[in-house]
Amino acid sequence: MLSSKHTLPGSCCVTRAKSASAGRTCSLVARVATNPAGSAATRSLTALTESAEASGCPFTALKSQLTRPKPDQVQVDVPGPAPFSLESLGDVGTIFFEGLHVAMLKFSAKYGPVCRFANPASLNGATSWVFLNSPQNIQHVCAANVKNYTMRYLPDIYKYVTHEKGILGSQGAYNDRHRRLCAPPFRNRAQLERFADVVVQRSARLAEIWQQHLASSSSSSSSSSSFLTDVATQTQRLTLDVVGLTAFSHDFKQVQRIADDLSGAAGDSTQATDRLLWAVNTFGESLAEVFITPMPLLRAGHAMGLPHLRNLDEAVSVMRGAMLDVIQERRIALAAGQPVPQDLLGILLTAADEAGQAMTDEELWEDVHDVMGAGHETTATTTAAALYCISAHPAVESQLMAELQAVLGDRPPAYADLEQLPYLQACIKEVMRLYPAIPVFPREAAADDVLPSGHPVSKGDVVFMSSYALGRSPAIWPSPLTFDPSRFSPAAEASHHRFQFLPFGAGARMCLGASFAQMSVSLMVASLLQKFKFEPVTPASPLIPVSYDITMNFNETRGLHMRVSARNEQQQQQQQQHEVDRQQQEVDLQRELVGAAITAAR
Ligand code: HEM
Repeated sequence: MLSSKHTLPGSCCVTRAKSASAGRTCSLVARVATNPAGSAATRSLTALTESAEASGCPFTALKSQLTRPKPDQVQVDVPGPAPFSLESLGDVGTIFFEGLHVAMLKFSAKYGPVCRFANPASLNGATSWVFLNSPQNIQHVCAANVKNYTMRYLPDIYKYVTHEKGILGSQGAYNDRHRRLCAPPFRNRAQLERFADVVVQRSARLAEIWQQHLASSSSSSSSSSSFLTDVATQTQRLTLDVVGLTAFSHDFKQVQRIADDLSGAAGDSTQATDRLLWAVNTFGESLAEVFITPMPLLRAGHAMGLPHLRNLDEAVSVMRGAMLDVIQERRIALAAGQPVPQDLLGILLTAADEAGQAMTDEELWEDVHDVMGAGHETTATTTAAALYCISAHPAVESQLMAELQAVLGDRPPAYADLEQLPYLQACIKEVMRLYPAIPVFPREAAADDVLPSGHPVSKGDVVFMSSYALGRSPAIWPSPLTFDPSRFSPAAEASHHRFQFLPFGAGARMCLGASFAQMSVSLMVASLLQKFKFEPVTPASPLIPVSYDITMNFNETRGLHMRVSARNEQQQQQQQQHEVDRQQQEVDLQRELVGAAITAAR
């Protein structure tokens, strides 16, 4: 079976150039542009969405249309290895063994910001693969000529798993309609404020469990009260609960299980700790193993009961069972005329198509699964990576803690606080620059085209863009591997190209939950840092060795292990230590003075 840790999954987007939303996007962009010092919230929570939504802005589109080369104007040969050459074998090996995201970074160093690989076998339908790593060309694909690139490249595995339904696995009008149905709850300010409360409350529950664990471990041992844990598993449980509660008003009760994780009754993120967590993790891992396997082989593998496909089928059936129960409960409540929440599930259940036909359970399940799948793991790994990076850089941590203390004091954060927390937003963006949860977003070219660099793209080419390669490119970021949130200070950001930082993708299939995700990660990180101190243990390097199945994971280090202690207690301990050190220095000084006096007297 053909695996690829590389290949992108899904990507999404909400930005068709519908005139109404285009106008809104434009006015928002204009507001930020004319008010660079303006609301940090406006900048932080909407800037990414806006930049990628530039496809919806008629002025941006017009400008780019006017300035881009016409097909008959410029034609530059696209660099890349010759088909069947030793070089192409080596390059394809890099993709398979190191992942497409790493390969794209290497290709941009080797061939420049555009390169093409012929796909003589037309594997999974693509005529050639074109790799882009320049903001200007990406702007062309995701904004100026977005109409030519509305289709996500979807290998056959999507047909196998989703039957071309859902948001991630569908194309064209079906995708358009389901994006329009699913996006609003994650973008509307009033909804986001409500969701923020859920994020903060569930984070507080997690904090309570950790505090209880600290209290019980300090009473049972004389050693200092801290514990070692895989923070990534805990944030995954937290975000599963958050997505369940916000999108479906359903409590998966994952945070409750953290007490088991801590007492050793459950394992780490790489083990089957319980069915739902097992299913969501196995789904991503198994899907990646067969990601570019063509349909005939998938069917044969299924018939032969190949382990990856068996696991994949089982994971789907566990998740499907859990969600169909939730859907069924809601249908019964609706039929009985009971009051039901107006959440995503409510919107989907009452939606009807042009013929007045409601969605089938199958259609509902696919949408719900995509939101749950695309929404929880990405947010969880980003949160865990943020806690790790901030804690591994004491100067960053001090500056952030000072900001949190100044704005929040000891109270929990809320949605409205985010605009007062620019350094927190900068830290989260810096984490996503180095560790984008989804590293690659591909599109299929509907017609021949020419990029701003003069390189041609042919109909049927698959154009790959990578937030990972962009984020680590030395041509774009000085010292790209250094964690430095000041890159995202409002002043520094003003000089960025709008398409150089794209953790949520861009264009026609951009992430549906970008604002929701940024808000959730920020609030979870702030809530946990206020109460706890994290000391990174594994890995022991400032750079996290991440890998990707469908989204980012920490399998190489079997999770992100950190020592957690209560921040107040930690602060007290540090203050006590400072006091001891100060007293010791005084004693040493006295001794020195007495010694000097004795010497002088002699
Ligand atoms: C830190 C968190 C997240 C990151 C980094 C992230 C990133 C991405 C990226 C890169 C894509 C592909 C974009 C493209 O092709 O241009 C995507 C697609 C998608 N995301 Fe997110 N995402 C996150 C959280 C969420 C959340 C919270 C939700 C839902 C509430 C969500 C829902 C989706 C959906 C449904 C798609 C597929 C859209 C389509 O194919 O049309 N994501 N995401």
